[in-house]
Amino acid sequence: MLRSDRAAIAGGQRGSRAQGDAVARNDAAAGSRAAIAQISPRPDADNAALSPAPRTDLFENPQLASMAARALTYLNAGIPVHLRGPAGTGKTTMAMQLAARLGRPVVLLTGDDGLTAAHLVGREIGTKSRQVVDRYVHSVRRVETETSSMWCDAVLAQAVVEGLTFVYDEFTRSPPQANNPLLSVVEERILIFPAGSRKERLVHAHPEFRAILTSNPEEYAGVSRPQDALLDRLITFDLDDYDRETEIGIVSNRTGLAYAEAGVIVDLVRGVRRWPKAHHPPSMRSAIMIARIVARELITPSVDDPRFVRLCLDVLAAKAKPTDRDDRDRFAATLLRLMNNHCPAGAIDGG
Ligand SMILES: Nc1ncnc2c1ncn2[C@@H]1O[C@H](COP(=O)(O)OP(=O)(O)OP(=O)(O)O)[C@@H](O)[C@H]1O
Repeated sequence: MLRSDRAAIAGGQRGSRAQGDAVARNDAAAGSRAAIAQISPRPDADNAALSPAPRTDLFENPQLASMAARALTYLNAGIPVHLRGPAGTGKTTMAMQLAARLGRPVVLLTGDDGLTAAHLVGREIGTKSRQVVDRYVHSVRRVETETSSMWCDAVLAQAVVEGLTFVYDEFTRSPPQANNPLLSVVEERILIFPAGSRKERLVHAHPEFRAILTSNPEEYAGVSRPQDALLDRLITFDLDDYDRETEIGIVSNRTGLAYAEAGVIVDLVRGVRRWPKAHHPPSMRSAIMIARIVARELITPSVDDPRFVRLCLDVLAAKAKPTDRDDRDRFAATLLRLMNNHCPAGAIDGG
């Protein structure tokens, strides 16, 4: 193959700017004139890899440090790690922090019910045609057309080939069949491409390829049950049982609120979380939200500050998703009772 052919084809495969350019050559030896043109390729941007630096502004205590150290040990051994927990428990933060500490570029995918295996593995992005017009004999015109497909790797394939860290956030939002390519990757470290799609049908993962997955087992809409076969191949950490001190540390770290004030808010949110009728138990994110406004507006987190009571009702009342008026009133009364318990008058300002 001539160099100009190779250049045109390589450009086409990566969806580069060379697409659509016509490359002409004179083949003097054969006495023919050939034109090589690429027809109708669809430009496709490369999947951008991130290079996150480990964050130094995150809260860490022995519980979080131990979890992170164990997760890194397993990842370094090539075993994928799965962080599971309800919304707002810090799954994405920890996934990105682990990825940053692995020190490799990161590609990120967020699960979605519209995802297919192609979003992980790749897809055909067009066709490439090569036309040879032969006019060796003046009166005879021979045209040969050869068409082949062009392929573009998606995030999982890119990570497997280049040895990147693949972070798959909320992977259970994708239909199970979309996640099938992961099975052979996490077990045998082999990625299999659809037949006839790509030059190499089977790729062995680069030694530095790593995978970190997150999921929320409590999401009730648009979530698939993860396949047992996939779960079996991951080491799962449950992030739903942070102890009180860890939650207070994170809330205080995120908002700048003093430990004691953050403690009052965390206790209230944990109290509401345990309330059996809370259909959507408030997460640590609710505590961060309340604490952020308390810090910004200089509100006293106690039941004798009407602004605090109003703020807590606004942030937390909808979490119970009451079905009727009666329920809603009862929940407001429960919230006030919890506030009296956890945020009593004078608890903060030493009054
Ligand atoms: N170690 C930490 N130190 C400081 N802040 C943290 C820490 N872990 C989590 N957070 C904060 O807690 C909040 C929730 O974290 P995150 O978004 O990672 O949760 P999540 O479980 O991925 O939530 P969702 O499922 O809703 O996406 C964020 O504001 C995040 O910055």
